[in-house]
Formats: sequence, structure tokens, C-alpha cells
Amino acid sequence: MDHSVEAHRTDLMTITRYVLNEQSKHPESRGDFTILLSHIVLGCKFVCSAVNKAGLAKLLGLAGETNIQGEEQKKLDVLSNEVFVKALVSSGRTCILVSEEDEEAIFVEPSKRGRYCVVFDPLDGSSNIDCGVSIGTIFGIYTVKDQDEPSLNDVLQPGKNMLAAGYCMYGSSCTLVLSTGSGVNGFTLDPSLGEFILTHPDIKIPKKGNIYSVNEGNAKNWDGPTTKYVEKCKFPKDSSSPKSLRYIGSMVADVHRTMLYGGIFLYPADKKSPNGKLRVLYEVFPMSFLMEQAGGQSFTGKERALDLDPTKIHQRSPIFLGSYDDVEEIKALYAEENAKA
Ligand SMILES: O=P(O)(O)OC[C@H]1O[C@](O)(COP(=O)(O)O)[C@@H](O)[C@@H]1O
Ligand SMILES: [Mg+2]
Ligand SMILES: [Mg+2]
Repeated sequence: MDHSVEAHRTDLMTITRYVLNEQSKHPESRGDFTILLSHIVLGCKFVCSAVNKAGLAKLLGLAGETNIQGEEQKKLDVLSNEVFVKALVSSGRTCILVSEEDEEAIFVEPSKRGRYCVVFDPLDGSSNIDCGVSIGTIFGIYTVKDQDEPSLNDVLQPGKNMLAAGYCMYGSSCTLVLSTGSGVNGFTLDPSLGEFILTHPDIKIPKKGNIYSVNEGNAKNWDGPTTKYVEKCKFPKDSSSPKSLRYIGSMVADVHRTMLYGGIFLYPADKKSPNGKLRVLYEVFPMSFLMEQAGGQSFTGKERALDLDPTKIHQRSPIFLGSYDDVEEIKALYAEENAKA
């Protein structure tokens, strides 16, 4: 088998060509989504380049500000946010933007407006920036109801109404994973071409995995079902082997591994954070959308994550996502607990 980089270039399915192919299946399409996506791709390439040279270009460390979440912003958080806001507004195809780094939603001025709303986490895994561990960008796309009268209700919608979602991981390679609602595809940036090439067509998560991924440092404050589940992963009562633990601390990287290898990623509620840590609009929804499209499941501890109806743009939720059978197990434990109550 030929493993050379050249071998992957043979059919040259770039992300642009892929989206144009998809577009051609919808004769009524005017190409707006393709243009929007090309601007998101540009933002990802720009951030990838900044991440790669962060140590050299003095882009590591704190920016000196705190965001709406009360978290200290890193220089790369601020830069990535500026890059994506500019890329999205200049596409002329966006109407409302919600970013982790901006307290309020951004309503694009009428002359630059289009019909899409984009929710995004410009740089996910900030605590890993300064040690060079994988980080990423997460995004989800909705359509606006009325372009002339956009309102927060256009983004405060259940995740199942998203049109598309994706993430880009800045790791040992730069990988963009995308779903437009008909499966999941992964594209790897070829730095010599400056193009994302289809390297992971039609990603399907294994039905069951042998990895669990969670910040176990919070175990003291977990609820019953989470505690029982993690205990089962480590000390299975049947003849199965214990699961392996992998936790990077960047959602993009932990979810990417889960998607490819199978298993479960969880950021549960705990006594200190009854709503969990991860943000519904730009972390939980896009990743849940991708998981379901890849054949997995995503659950909040109460309901299917994509059914959650958010009321605030920076709302948080507990999350359990991954292989179908693994998520089924945690759902059963919550159902048991609820039956007792
Ligand atoms: O350090 P903790 O509490 O385990 O949290 C890790 C989680 O926090 C996050 O870093 C939050 O994302 P941001 O860096 O975008 O704020 C997730 O990527 C990750 O899953
Ligand atoms: Mg994040
Ligand atoms: Mg972030």
C-alpha cells in the first residue's frame, strides 16, 4: 500500500470541491453556503498558522482581559476571535454571530448581511495553548428566519435545527471535520497546497468503544449515575476488560479521538457546577450534531442533547457523548436514578 502524501492527493477532493458537489445536489442553491464555508476555512487556516508559530511570534500567554465566562483570555483566544468575526462578517453571508469570547451576540450590519447565523468557540482548549497540546475551533450554523429582522431567537434554537456543524483541530496535523446533515467527513490541511483534502470520508463512530474521557479530578462532586458509570468503566462487573482513560482537556481533541476510536467523552454536572462546564450553543450542540451524524449519541443527563432548548447564549449543560452503546449505558443509569426519585 502506498502511504505517501502524494497517494492521498490522487483524487484531490478539496473541501471546496466537496461542498460544491454537495451544492450541485440542490439546484435551487445560490452558493451562499459554499461562500460562508470558504470563509470559515480561511479562518481555520489563519488560526492554524498562528498556533503553529505562537511560541516564535510571542502569541503565548494571557491577553490581560477576562471574558464573559470569567475566564482569563489568552492572546490566541483574542486573536482567533478577531479572525473569525472578520472572516464571517466579510463573507457577506452572516446575520448573527455568537462567540464564546463576546458577551453579546453580534448583529451584522444590514449592508453586509446574509442568511446564516454562526455560533462558535474560536479557540477551544485554551488551557493547552502554552504547552503546545492540541486545540481547536468549533462552529455551528443556523439559518435566520427573517434576514431583515434578525432576533436572538434565531440562535436560541435546539441543536437539531442546525444546518451544519464542524470543528477544526490544530494538532499534529490540522484536521477539519464537517457535517452538513448527511454524514461526517474529515479533511486534512496539506500545508504545501494550502488546501484541506478529504482524508476521512464518511466517518462512523464505532458502536462501542473501550476508552472513557473525563476530568476525574472532579469526581468528589459528581452525582450518583456519573460516579457509578466511571466505576463500571474501571471495575466492570462482567468479564469485559476495564476501559482505558484518555483525557486531553481540549474538547475538540477529546471528541475527535472519541469519534475515530470510539468510547465516551463526558463533562458531567457536579456539586460545584450544577450545569456542567461546556457551553450549549458552541460546544455541546455542534459536537452533538457531529456525533449523531457519525452514528453515535449525545445526552445531557436528562434528554437528547440536540433537543435542549436554550434560553441564554452562553448557557452551559452537562454532556455525555460518543459511541451509541456507551451512551446507552449512562442513559440507563440516569433512568434508574430517576425511577427511584
Ligand atoms: O480543564 P477542565 O475543567 O477539565 O475542562 C476542559 C474543558 O474545558 C474546555 O477547555 C473549555 O473550552 P475553552 O478553552 O474554549 O474555554 C474544553 O475544551 C475542555 O473539554
Ligand atoms: Mg471550548
Ligand atoms: Mg474557547
